[in-house]
Amino acid sequence: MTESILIVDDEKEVGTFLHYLLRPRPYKVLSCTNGEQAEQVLHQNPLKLALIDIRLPDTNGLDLLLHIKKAQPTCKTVIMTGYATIDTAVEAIKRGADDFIEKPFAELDELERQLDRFLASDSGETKDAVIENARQAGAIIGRDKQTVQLFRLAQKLASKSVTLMLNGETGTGKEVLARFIHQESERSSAPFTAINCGALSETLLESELFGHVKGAFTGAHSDRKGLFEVAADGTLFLDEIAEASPAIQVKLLRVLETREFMQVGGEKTRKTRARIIAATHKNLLQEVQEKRFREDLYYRLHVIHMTLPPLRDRMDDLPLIAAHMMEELNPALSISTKALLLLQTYEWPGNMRELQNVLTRAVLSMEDTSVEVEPRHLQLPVSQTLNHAAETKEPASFPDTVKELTNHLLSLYEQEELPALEDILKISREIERTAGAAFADKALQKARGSRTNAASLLKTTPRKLRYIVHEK
Ligand SMILES: Nc1ncnc2c1ncn2[C@@H]1O[C@H](COP(=O)(O)OP(=O)(O)OP(=O)(O)O)[C@@H](O)[C@H]1O
Repeated sequence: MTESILIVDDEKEVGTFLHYLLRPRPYKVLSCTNGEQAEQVLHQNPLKLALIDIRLPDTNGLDLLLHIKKAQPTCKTVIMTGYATIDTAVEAIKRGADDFIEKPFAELDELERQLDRFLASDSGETKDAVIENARQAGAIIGRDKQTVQLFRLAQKLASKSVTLMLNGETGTGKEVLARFIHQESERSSAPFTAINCGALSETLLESELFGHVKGAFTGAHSDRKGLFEVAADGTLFLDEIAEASPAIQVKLLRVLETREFMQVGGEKTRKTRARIIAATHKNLLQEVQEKRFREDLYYRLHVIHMTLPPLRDRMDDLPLIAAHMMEELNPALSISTKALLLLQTYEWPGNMRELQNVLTRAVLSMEDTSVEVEPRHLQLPVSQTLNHAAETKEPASFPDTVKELTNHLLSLYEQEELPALEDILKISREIERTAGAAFADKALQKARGSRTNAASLLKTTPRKLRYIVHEK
């Protein structure tokens, strides 16, 4: 039986148009204007591709899509969306849709290319290709589900024109992800330009972004194009956007809304075609609440946002990531199991960047005769390793945590100069104090501040509890 392409859109013209466009392909094309008709078609025809409008008169496109996916898992499902519902389309991808296309359809050639891609690829291959391509862009991905999904989503968004917002702690790889998106987009042959909004003064940043005309300020000896103009066919990465001053934020909002801007000192309105990706390690919503960031700009940027997980939340991937980094640093060297174990007990506040730095330093400090990085080569701040293990909110089990801590303490034994026993005992007492205080705090929260009840929960006396809390 010939496979079919299903089009579901309450605007009849969309169905007719796509029908016309898809006619030369060797598929039966079926158009429906509501969910009920689509359900009937679904049960009578094997589907290769379903193109579904997000807003339907009798159901919502996302529900229909999930239904189709369940009934015919091999069918490619694509949401058709206008700008107003683009966040729902992205949500649809997170929940299993294969892609989305933007309405109104802008360029016919591009639309045909997209449709052919949907008809050609099979999803298994795409998944591996994403990981491989990410690696080429300098991102080691591993098996962490959240990260794999994030890069898959990023790849799908790469070909769209929408502005993207990347969140994540410092060093988690926001710029790496932005470069990957650029590499996967049709703009890849044009430059990727990054600018750190926190690193320049307001005047300099404004001139860098928007350009200036001759004589606009002291030192402006000639006209100069800004990055919004220079990066026209490429991608402009606005790093640390939370640091932009209120005046710059107003200008950025205008560019994002209208694509228009003016050079410093200029009078002519200019247009930009640059693809914009913004990033911050700050909690932007909190910045809005504390009136440091414009609410309208926040909402404009936040439509499609992606969050990179911190390294401590993907510790299972750490051995693989560390092995790849070592391969880049020196393929003749590797890491010992003990060293890996130590790396896995550390909190990694600086994330991937910090891991890279720690390994680079380790390799530099290795003796000529060593081929493996050992714990003695790793210079990690001891307090952060220990605190992490002692404060782990939900330890897998006590024996695991105790083993981890003991291993860590033993790893200190490998350092060139042995630590004094008194120092080791000091650390043990610190753990006792931290763990005791954490338990006391938890019990006090549960008992809503009543020391008597908290003490009874922990099977101790109120006096001892008070002592532990004050010891902290
Ligand atoms: N997935 C990854 N695989 C390998 N290396 C990575 C990965 N993510 C980040 N790195 C490395 O970590 C360092 C920091 O990455 P990047 O600059 O992208 O982080 P960031 O989140 O933009 O940091 P910041 O918030 O400080 O600007 C870079 O040297 C980068 O090569």
